[in-house]
Amino acid sequence: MGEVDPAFIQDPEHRPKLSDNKAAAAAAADVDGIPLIDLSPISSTGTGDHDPRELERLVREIGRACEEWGFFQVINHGVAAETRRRLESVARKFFEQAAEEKRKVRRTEKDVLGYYDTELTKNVRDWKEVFDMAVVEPILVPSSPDPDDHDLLEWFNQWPDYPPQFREACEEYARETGKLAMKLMELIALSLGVPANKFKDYFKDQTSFMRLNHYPPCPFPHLALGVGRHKDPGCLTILAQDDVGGLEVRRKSDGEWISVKPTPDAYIVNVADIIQVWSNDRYESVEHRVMVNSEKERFSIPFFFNPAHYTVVKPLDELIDEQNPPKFRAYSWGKFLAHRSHSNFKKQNVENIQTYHFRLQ
Ligand SMILES: O=C(O)CCC(=O)C(=O)O
Ligand SMILES: [Fe+2]
Repeated sequence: MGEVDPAFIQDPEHRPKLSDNKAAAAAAADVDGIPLIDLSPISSTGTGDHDPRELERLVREIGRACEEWGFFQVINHGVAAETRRRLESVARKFFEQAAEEKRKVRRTEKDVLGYYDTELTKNVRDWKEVFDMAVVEPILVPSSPDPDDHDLLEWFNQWPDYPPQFREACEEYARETGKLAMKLMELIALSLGVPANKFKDYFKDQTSFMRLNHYPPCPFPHLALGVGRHKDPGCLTILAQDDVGGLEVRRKSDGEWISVKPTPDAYIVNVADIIQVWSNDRYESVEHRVMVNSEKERFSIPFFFNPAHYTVVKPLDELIDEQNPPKFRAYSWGKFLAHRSHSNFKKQNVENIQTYHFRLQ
């Protein structure tokens, strides 16, 4: 390989710590990781019809994981292993193609969904290529961040010709994972002491999207990241990672980066910024990042569960009183998205819009 492209180089304080000592790596992998939660009490029936004590236990477990980590893994989640396998297989075939084939469905300023390999996180390029798609088509979003502009845009999917099963595999996976996301929102609502269906209406015209990530082997894994440190801005993220590993989560108790050990067929779930605001900081959206590997490629599939564009995000009234004043001012999710999408195509001198900009104290 020739010169390292400086666009990919992280500032020294954000570079990953690579351990070339195998024993140290093994010890790190043994560290107590994010909680593993068994969803079998609800996976076949929804939260309506099952042993109430088991549900109560599950709700407590979810609440504790959200409070202590902001991240957990779920097993027995009700998404068929075959559905996931089919999507993983088409993703692999799609990314194996020559760049010019993939660029036929590339994202543009007008068609913001599709393929691209130039994402910046905090102004540094990520070592990855991705394919984005709407979970429910089209995604409706304000056409500009201007609060007085009420025009809307429709974001449609772009589907590649190859592999031929691509679209079907994506749509099937999106349907299944969408059901899981809704169930998790019900459990999270219960854990906050509000009715299970509290959040349901926000997702009627959801702006959720799904991403296929491919992290190719990287010749300078000590300098670059697959995804730089960030928080997810939406409600909830449900992630499928393969068996390579690389995702790291910032542990709340001490700020250490903890790697998330791949667990076959499990999903990794994280609280994103909107839940932090709804819960008025009871549950925090936690920073995470992805390390790259000099030998192995890695695939992952995040499902970003996001509300309708007209959602006004603010702390839940039920959680606010004199002792607990609101910690965020209300903001429009649609305008937030429009802001992000406007700045997506350029390297900027200023920080992109962030949820913490709406913090009151
Ligand atoms: O690939 C991963 O493990 C995580 C990706 C991620 O955090 C993201 O796309 O927001
Ligand atoms: Fe993320």
